[in-house]
Amino acid sequence: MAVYTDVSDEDLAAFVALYDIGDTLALKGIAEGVENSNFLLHTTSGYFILTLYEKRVNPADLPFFLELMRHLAARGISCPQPIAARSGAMLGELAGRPAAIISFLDGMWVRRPKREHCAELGEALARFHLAGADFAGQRPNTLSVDSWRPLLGASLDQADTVVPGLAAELTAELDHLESRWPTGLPAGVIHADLFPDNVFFIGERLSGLIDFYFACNDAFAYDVAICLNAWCFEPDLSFNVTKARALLNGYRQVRDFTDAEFAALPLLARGSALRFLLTRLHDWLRVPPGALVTPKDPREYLRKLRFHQGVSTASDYGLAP
Ligand SMILES: Nc1ncnc2c1ncn2[C@@H]1O[C@H](COP(=O)(O)OP(=O)(O)OP(=O)(O)O)[C@@H](O)[C@H]1O
Ligand SMILES: N[C@@H](CCO)C(=O)O
Repeated sequence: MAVYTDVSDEDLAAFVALYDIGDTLALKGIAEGVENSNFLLHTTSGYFILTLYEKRVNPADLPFFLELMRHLAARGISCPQPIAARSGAMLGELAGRPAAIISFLDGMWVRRPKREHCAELGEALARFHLAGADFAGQRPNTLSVDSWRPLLGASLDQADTVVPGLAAELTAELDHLESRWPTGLPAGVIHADLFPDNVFFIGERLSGLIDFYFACNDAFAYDVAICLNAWCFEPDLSFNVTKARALLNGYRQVRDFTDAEFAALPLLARGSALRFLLTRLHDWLRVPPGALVTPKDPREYLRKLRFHQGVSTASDYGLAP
């Protein structure tokens, strides 16, 4: 359960009083997520999500994320909306953290995505990429290839306690990726964390996207690679080609996927696997005392990384250009 910061009743009442959302009836910590503290806020006006932004969020980036949510909704992408306080501010401070109230999005995330979900996801991802085209905000991907060596460095001396030989294996992988990382691919605003728990469905229909707190400017195909990793592996960590095809075909119904993007997919999938492996490893080794959080297992992403190391072209995934 991701609640790193507790909120006192007095502080909550003072915070909610800044908004036109009625009086608080209940506040419940949300039993999901690892990055920020999230609460379900029930007031006399309805349900909202209260988020306190934690360790990995740079407060200077928050206007980018919140403005992006507004921009996307204005272009027909279903996503939560920041609620402005009476002052007009979308951001405040609560319990010493930057904090925001956003609208509640109906739907559930799918624990075992099927081919149909992957197809819907591919379409929604492409729509998201197109909708971001005229977004004025800019934010570099602070978790791309340049950040991976320092991130690994912070866990290098303990990595072998998680998997023997991991420090050397990841150092070699990083050498490989740093010298080959593709540049010049079609780029724009990407979500960068579109895992199943950030995509809501009502039945088999996708009802909306959440959690834009890693969104940034980067290659669109990197976002596709993140989704291939997050959606197209089975619980036994075998790669499901049918789901991957459905995802890519769904995407291509909305936005062209160039030959260069197709050719770069295996490398981008390796990089994406390493990125999530490294953040998971970092957090696995540093669970804050007292935090209510279940850290995610870095070994899952080591298995995915090793799978991609055995792939040389996207056709080896069973995908066609
Ligand atoms: N706007 C919303 N409407 C409904 N539920 C929400 C909303 N935002 C968040 N949630 C719920 O809170 C959970 C955690 O939210 P979120 O994914 O934003 O947290 P996080 O800590 O950033 O997680 P992650 O580990 O995915 O980065 C979601 O899985 C969902 O159940
Ligand atoms: N989606 C990420 C956690 C949120 O950053 C992961 O599964 O590692």
